[in-house]
Amino acid sequence: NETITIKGKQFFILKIIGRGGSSKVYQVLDHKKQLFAVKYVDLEEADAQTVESYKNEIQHLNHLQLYSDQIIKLYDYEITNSYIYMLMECGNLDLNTWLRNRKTVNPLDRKFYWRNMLEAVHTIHNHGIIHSDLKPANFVIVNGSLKLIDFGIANRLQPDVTSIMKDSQICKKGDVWSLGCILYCMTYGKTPFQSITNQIAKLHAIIDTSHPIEFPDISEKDLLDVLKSCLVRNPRERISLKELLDHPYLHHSP
Ligand SMILES: CN1CCC(Oc2ccc(-c3[nH]nc4cccc(OCC5CCCCC5)c34)cc2)CC1
Repeated sequence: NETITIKGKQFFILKIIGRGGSSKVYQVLDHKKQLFAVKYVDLEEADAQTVESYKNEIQHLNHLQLYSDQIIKLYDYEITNSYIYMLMECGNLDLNTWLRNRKTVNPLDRKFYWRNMLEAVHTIHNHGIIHSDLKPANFVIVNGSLKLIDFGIANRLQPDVTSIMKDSQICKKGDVWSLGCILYCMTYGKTPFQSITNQIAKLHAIIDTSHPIEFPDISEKDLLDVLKSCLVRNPRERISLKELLDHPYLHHSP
């Protein structure tokens, strides 16, 4: 059976968890039979900007360990000119798979996972990181709570916006919209524009302020208010992450 050595420690590959362009994620065991996830990135074909983006992501992930339990644990990493190994905490299931496998979501699970997502994104925002590509696959269920597994920095397609120093308060609202879409999915079992199959028509609907998003009535009025406040098209009018953390939905029983 294949093994991986990181900083002189040997790990036994159990299975591959996922694969991307030049990256693979393995489920591994150490000599004490402790379970880990190892992310391997092949840097042979990577250009300097890509390598830099991975180093940037690792530095932030390493630093943010201290600030929140809702950020995946990074135990160690090894970077050479040809590869990166990241030794990380292993979850049971990513949120995307979890959502696909179930028709309805238990209101308590939904509220708990929402709290975890808000805390994780609040943590990266407080350190000047805007994910801008949040989706269920960025979260993993570890012992019943959600953890953010990446910050959307590595291999970002569009160049880093910090150089243009856009108004970060407005850009942070983009992550609030994404979180709102995830919560919408956990509430109604579909994303806000899923019923529009034509991609162009879907894009027009997303940006068209006169296209109303449907919010079928539900018993949890606080949840309905959170959804309507996140899915406001004008970022200036959209609720902030701070306000979401103080919202009655998180503090009042259903
Ligand atoms: C379809 N099947 C997949 C395996 C398993 O789900 C996961 C288990 C562990 C994990 C994970 N833990 N720590 C992780 C640390 C980094 C990355 C991680 O995943 C990356 C990528 C894997 C594919 C799905 C999106 C996330 C990590 C993640 C999915 C069961 C469902």
